[in-house]
Amino acid sequence: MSGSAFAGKTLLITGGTGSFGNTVLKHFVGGDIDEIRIFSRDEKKQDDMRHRLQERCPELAGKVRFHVGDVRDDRSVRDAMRGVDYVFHAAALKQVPSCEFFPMEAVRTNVVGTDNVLHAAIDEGVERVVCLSTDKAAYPINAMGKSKALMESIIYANARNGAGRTTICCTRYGNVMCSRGSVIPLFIEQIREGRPVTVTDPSMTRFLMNLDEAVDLVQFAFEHADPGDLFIQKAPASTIGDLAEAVQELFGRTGTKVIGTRHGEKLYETLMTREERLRAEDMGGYFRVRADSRDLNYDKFFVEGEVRTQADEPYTSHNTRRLDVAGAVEKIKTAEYVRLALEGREREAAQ
Ligand SMILES: O=c1ccn([C@@H]2O[C@H](COP(=O)(O)OP(=O)(O)O[C@H]3O[C@H](CO)[C@@H](O)[C@H](O)[C@H]3O)[C@@H](O)[C@H]2O)c(=O)[nH]1
Repeated sequence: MSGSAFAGKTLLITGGTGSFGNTVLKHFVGGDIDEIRIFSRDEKKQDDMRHRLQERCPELAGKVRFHVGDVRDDRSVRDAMRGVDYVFHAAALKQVPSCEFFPMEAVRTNVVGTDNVLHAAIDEGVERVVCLSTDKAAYPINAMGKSKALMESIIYANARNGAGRTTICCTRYGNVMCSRGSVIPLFIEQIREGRPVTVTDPSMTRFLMNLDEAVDLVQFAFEHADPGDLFIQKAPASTIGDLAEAVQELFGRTGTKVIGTRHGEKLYETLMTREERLRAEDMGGYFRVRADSRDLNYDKFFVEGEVRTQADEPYTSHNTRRLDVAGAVEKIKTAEYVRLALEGREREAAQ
């Protein structure tokens, strides 16, 4: 009997104690994978994760190993990389407002950290590395997005400049509903406390995806990637006004208070730029944007025909499929956190 691509393999997840790492664990730990290695800074979160695992599936807990370290620290990354076959690189600073106040912290984790992870993976002969990026890296206006855009450049340069046997690719996400520090859990908490929900700008739009879809995107990239590919999931979007309505429809009405845009926020997000869209391949539920594999001698590549630089439209949360309030209700109910919260059990969610 042949197993999956993960049979007998070791997977390292950087930033592994976050919502993404917990969801990967849920998807993979029961399968034929040999070891899942969780790499992160926070020993307390690792300890909590270890205890949850021992409670829920003691027979599988031995498959999960924990490494305390920081992607900023090359040595700790190299120590954790030994014997690894695959890497999901999720470690990041990702809060827009805090990165705006501390941009060098974003550079250290998102840029230098990614460089450390990729070089360690290449040196160790890791087979595949899937990196997680964000829509905020496309036409970036804030420090978080700019640092992630630079991270993407480092990914493509490493993939292009010869990563040996290592295939490096990238995925770009919209907003992952109910990830740590995001707006839906905040709205729920405000409603529970009887306070109005705080809306920045009701007409802002965001792509919405749940954590299982985030893991599916990474798995799709893992299965289909050629070096330097970028994968994007087609996703619906909602206005924040409608999202606030949808959360209140499920959890009760406490009113809405408009607080205005925070530092570094955009009215809408772009998952694929005009320039990328010109090169994109439609793969059903996903787009693949192939790396530009030319070298710097451009004139030798141009043979004939029209020179086009960009598609007519980027792919944005303003022009993708728009959910109305009812659609947003259905969508947010697909998030485990929301389902648990409806039963008053949100503390049990894999946050
Ligand atoms: O009190 C609040 C806080 C936020 N928002 C709005 O809600 C939306 C979503 O906000 P939030 O959940 O904080 O997400 P973003 O700031 O859009 O960034 C998220 O989405 C990114 C991907 O796009 C991730 O990388 C980030 O980690 C994640 O915080 C935005 O339009 C905010 O303006 C409000 O209306 N009221």
